[in-house]
Amino acid sequence: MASVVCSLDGDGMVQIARKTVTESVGKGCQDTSAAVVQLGAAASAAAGVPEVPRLEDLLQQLRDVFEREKAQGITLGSQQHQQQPESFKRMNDGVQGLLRAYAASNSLDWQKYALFNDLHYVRNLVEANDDFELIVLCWKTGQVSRVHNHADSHCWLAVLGGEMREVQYQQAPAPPAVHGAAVPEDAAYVEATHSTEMRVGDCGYINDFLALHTVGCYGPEAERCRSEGGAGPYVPQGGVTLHLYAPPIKRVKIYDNDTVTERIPGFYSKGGVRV
Ligand SMILES: N[C@@H](CS(=O)O)C(=O)O
Ligand SMILES: [Fe+2]
Repeated sequence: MASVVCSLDGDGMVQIARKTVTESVGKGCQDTSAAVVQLGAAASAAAGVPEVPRLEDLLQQLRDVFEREKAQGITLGSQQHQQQPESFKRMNDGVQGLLRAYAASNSLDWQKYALFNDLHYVRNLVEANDDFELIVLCWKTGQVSRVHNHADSHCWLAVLGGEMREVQYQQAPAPPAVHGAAVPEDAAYVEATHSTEMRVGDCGYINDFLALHTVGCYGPEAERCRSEGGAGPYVPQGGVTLHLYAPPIKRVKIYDNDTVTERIPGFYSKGGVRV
């Protein structure tokens, strides 16, 4: 992305110089990160914030969150009335705290799972069990998911690298032009309700009762802001997000061109190995 960013300068020499600075700033951040993490860990422990220095720690602590709820005989699920509100609050606080802490830990062990594709964003499975699946999604700049639901699963997402945007949608009535005409059986209309810019360490939650959404990594502008002082590891290719779905998603609805279709989501890699 550095060359796209720097083409705004209109000067080849400046482009090369800026690229070098960008890369060395990114590297410098990583060189000092161990000290930052140590200081951060001491402060976090004192403040009661979980310490999640490695992906393996994240997985273990996530499993613990789910086990604690199940041990109380609680049914987990995102549909209204499916899970007691107090249980959801505990789980949501726990999961968001862990995802934020991991994303802020400067750990780069997720990079093993960060496979990209030129044509579309890809889903890289870290772990799936009966309760949840943890997936690293990789987005080249310009790649955006279509409007979709989450199949009655809880969906948490945290940004590990780059800058992302989530746009939420609600189902909408048929537009006036369609009134009077026969509406196709698979017709579905949506309208955007709000948009959130997400940076490294930000974490969000969505389920079908709340909204539909798209997520995307947009344009060079986001990368320019990041490379000029934004936080997080340098992700020259776009963005990386970490998603937790509970239970694992089997089938989603895609809302595209005023129609809805169902799709079984697949994986581009599992355990860091291309499938
Ligand atoms: N839910 C999407 C990614 S995102 O756009 O939230 C997926 O799992 O493919
Ligand atoms: Fe999604």
